[in-house]
Amino acid sequence: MSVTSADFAVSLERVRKTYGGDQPVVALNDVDLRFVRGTATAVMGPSGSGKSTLLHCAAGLDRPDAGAVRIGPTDLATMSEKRLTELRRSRIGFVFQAFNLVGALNVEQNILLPSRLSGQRPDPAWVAEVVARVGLGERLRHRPAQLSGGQQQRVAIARALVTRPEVIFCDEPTGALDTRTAAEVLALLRSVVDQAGQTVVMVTHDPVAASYADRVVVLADGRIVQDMPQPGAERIAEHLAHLGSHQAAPQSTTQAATQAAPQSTTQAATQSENPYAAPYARQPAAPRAARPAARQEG
Ligand SMILES: Nc1ncnc2c1ncn2[C@@H]1O[C@H](COP(=O)(O)OP(=O)(O)OP(=O)(O)O)[C@@H](O)[C@H]1O
Repeated sequence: MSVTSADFAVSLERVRKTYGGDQPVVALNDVDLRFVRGTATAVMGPSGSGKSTLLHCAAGLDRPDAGAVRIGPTDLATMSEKRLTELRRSRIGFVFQAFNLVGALNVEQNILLPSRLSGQRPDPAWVAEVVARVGLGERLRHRPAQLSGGQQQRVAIARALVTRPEVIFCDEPTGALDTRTAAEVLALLRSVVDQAGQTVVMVTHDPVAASYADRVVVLADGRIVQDMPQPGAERIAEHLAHLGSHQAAPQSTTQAATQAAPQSTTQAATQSENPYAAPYARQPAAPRAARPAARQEG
């Protein structure tokens, strides 16, 4: 069966983004990329290859210098900032490494925040289903600081789901989690795709996290250099290693497993003080302390 433009949740056509200054950097170099509805795609590549810029342009957080970005059929270039903000709130979900929960609000209030911001009254049955799906029914009155990192990320995923967005963009969603918790969060994102038919686009440095996706796209110097259907963690790691000894080599999962301990809940809670409005502005690069170790393939 052939794929038509109606099957694309997000499309980038010849997208170019240059950061100015005396020595301009071409962060995205005429990138063509389409994300099919109901699939998960991992975006990988060395540090500085353009992953975050791609995510920000695709999600309407940043405007490209040239080319077109569409969410479904909607061309983002034609939209005013106000309409773009509305689109982000109603049609896009965000999940970030640092969770970006509002510390002063409890779990339920955090989950309902995007709907409140966009003036919608979410269907209570759907909210209950989302809460059950992420397994937070017992925690609705807790504040983020009273939750573990994995629980906080599940709140962020529930918050992203509640408006039934067309696409969920994730930036290193497991970067602050230990291996086991990361696996749970990835399984949850997988179920969001398999059971709810959502589209997930996830930037990650971790081949194991990427192996949960249906497709892995690799960037280098602002261009797509690999586009692989379901490659598996080992093949992903091989491709990344090949990307060039002259570039900062990505961590192997084995290295990662023996490195920095996962962030404590306290650290995570401190990060979570960011208002949910934060995703609407470009974020500074967050620390990438811990990566999940290799999942047993079988
Ligand atoms: N606001 C900015 N001003 C100037 N240059 C920028 C800006 N943001 C990104 N860049 C540059 O654009 C290029 C791509 O950056 P980007 O953050 O998209 O890479 P990345 O692959 O996400 O990197 P990392 O994995 O380290 O987060 C880099 O060379 C970076 O230095």
